[in-house]
Amino acid sequence: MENTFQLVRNIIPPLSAKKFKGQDGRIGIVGGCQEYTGAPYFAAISALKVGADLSHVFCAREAAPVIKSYSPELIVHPVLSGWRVRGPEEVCGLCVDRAAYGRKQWTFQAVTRPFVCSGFGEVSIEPSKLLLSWGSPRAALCIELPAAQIMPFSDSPDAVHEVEKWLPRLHVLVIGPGLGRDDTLLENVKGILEASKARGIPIVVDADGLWLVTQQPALIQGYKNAVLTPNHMEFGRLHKAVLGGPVDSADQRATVLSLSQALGNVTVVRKGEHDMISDGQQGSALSWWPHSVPALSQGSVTSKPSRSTAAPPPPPT
Ligand SMILES: NC(=O)C1=CN([C@@H]2O[C@H](COP(=O)(O)OP(=O)(O)OC[C@H]3O[C@@H](n4cnc5c(N)ncnc54)[C@H](O)[C@@H]3O)[C@@H](O)[C@H]2O)[C@@H](O)CC1
Ligand SMILES: Nc1ncnc2c1ncn2[C@@H]1O[C@H](COP(=O)(O)OP(=O)(O)OP(=O)(O)O)[C@@H](O)[C@H]1O
Repeated sequence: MENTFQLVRNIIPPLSAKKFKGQDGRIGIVGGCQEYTGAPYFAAISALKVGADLSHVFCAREAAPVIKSYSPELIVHPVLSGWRVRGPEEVCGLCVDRAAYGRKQWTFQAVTRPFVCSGFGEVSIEPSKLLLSWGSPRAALCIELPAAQIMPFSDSPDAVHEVEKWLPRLHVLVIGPGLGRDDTLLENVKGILEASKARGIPIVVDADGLWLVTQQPALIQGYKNAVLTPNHMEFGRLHKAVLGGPVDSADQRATVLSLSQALGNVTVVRKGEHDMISDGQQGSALSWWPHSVPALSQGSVTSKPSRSTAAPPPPPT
């Protein structure tokens, strides 16, 4: 137990009057959808609790208000999905494209009877109505479409770009907690993963991020700045996808070592009764948490300590 506390102490940076906010870790979490908001929250908040300074969550639009309400400490970007609008009967066609997300400005074209309007302006989407307004503040035109059907969609064309512009400011990205398995949304995440790799950013892949990697192991193959944190089921699926067979339960450590090697020395942290970690060179078994405390047994929580222990240190700020 004393060893466990010492291990945790070692990864928490000491406070110093010389440091400014951000130097001890700027973390990005890519996760959170309509169904799952807890997992990205735990990943983001546990990063702060073990010493990181800033935690950003990049999530689906519907998850953002929920995650924000859990903690004012988190910076939440609702960028992984958007809205599609079908107008009421008197509107023959309506097309709304986000032009500059941060300013809430959209380009749109509404073909209504008896007129056609198009422009660049403010679009406010409420549960039962869509409000379009444009023009100068003095002569603004506004149409309200109370019967518009507003549906969430996951093929946000801007998602990769929206996350990519934050990448230079982040030290590490955690991909997957509570993402869900929507194919189109995972396609966005694939783009984010590739953009992060191109910049050499350390990546921790967990939960549905592992689902994506299991479908396409080449995405992570040979990227040594990656740490995968599979639980029992996720490890089994990944093992089958990469090594083509079931896990040999007689020698668990060897399976972690060989999976890491087969992935080109990507670090694998296999979670379970004893967490096992390998970088393809060597493997070891660890017991992170006191086993009598199940509340701590959250893979999403493990994601952050994984960064500090297994991923390379953050670049100097
Ligand atoms: N609070 C949240 O927002 C959470 C969201 N999550 C999301 O929930 C969705 C489904 O995740 P699941 O974890 O159910 O994934 P899976 O659909 O892979 O199911 C895993 C199954 O394996 C079982 N299992 C786990 N450990 C096992 C062990 N050692 N031996 C035998 N069986 C074992 C579990 O009971 C579960 O039925 C994902 O989209 C994920 O992102 C989960 O990560 C849990 C937390
Ligand atoms: N059988 C077990 N006995 C004791 N501790 C365990 C056991 N299984 C898991 N743990 C602990 O829980 C941690 C998370 O593992 P778990 O299998 O719950 O991952 P997970 O499913 O990804 O978690 P979550 O879905 O909650 O994010 C492990 O790192 C380990 O510390």
